[in-house]
Amino acid sequence: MGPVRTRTKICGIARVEDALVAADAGADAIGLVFYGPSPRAVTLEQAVQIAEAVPAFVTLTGLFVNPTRMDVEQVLARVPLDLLQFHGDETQDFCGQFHRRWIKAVRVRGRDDIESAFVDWNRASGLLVDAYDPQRYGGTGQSFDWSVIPEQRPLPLILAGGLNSANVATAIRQVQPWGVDVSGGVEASGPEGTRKGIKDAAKITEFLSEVNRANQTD
Ligand SMILES: O=C(O)c1ccccc1NCC(=O)[C@H](O)[C@H](O)COP(=O)(O)O
Repeated sequence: MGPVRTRTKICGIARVEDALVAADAGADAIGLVFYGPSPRAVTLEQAVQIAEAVPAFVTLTGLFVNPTRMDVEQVLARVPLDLLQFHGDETQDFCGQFHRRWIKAVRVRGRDDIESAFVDWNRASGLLVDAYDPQRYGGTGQSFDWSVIPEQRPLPLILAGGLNSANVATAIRQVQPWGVDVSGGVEASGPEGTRKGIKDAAKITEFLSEVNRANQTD
């Protein structure tokens, strides 16, 4: 039996209007990418504007990939993040030094990756499981074999990777995660796939409606 309600995070937000759509549609959290190489990376100025616009009770999350301590501190000095999300090869001590709750993202090749992550990251506030891509740390739009996810979970499990409104209800019924995380699946369409960092309001609303539907039909 999973949580009574699946928590939701809309990730890779880069515009105030997308943050407000996500909040109005009921998202529990939004994610800002502080990783320069990402096409969804935000500047500090963008992040400050989004943070000022986000209403209470929506968890403002900052994503990092192998940052230095100063990188994170410089963001926190300007942007009031509620939660940190680490995607790289950081250590637990590194992640825990900022006086913020934090979660760890792991790229999953098989069940062992998740089971060892529950041990290695036992001080995290949650474990985000995402598709494995050797070249990219996250935001790939790819899903993975959910059947490798163990039922025993010492930490809240957040399912990510290739979710969209067509598959999220199935994912919730099958995996019973604490939360779900989406980025590419709610982005606007463009000539070469999705427009990274530009969300589609209708896709966000549909995604969150599907989560609600799955929760009601459990
Ligand atoms: O979005 C990025 O470009 C990114 C780059 C480096 C690390 C993490 C990144 N994003 C993380 C996420 O957006 C999500 O947590 C997750 O990977 C889901 O993405 P998607 O498969 O596109 O739904």
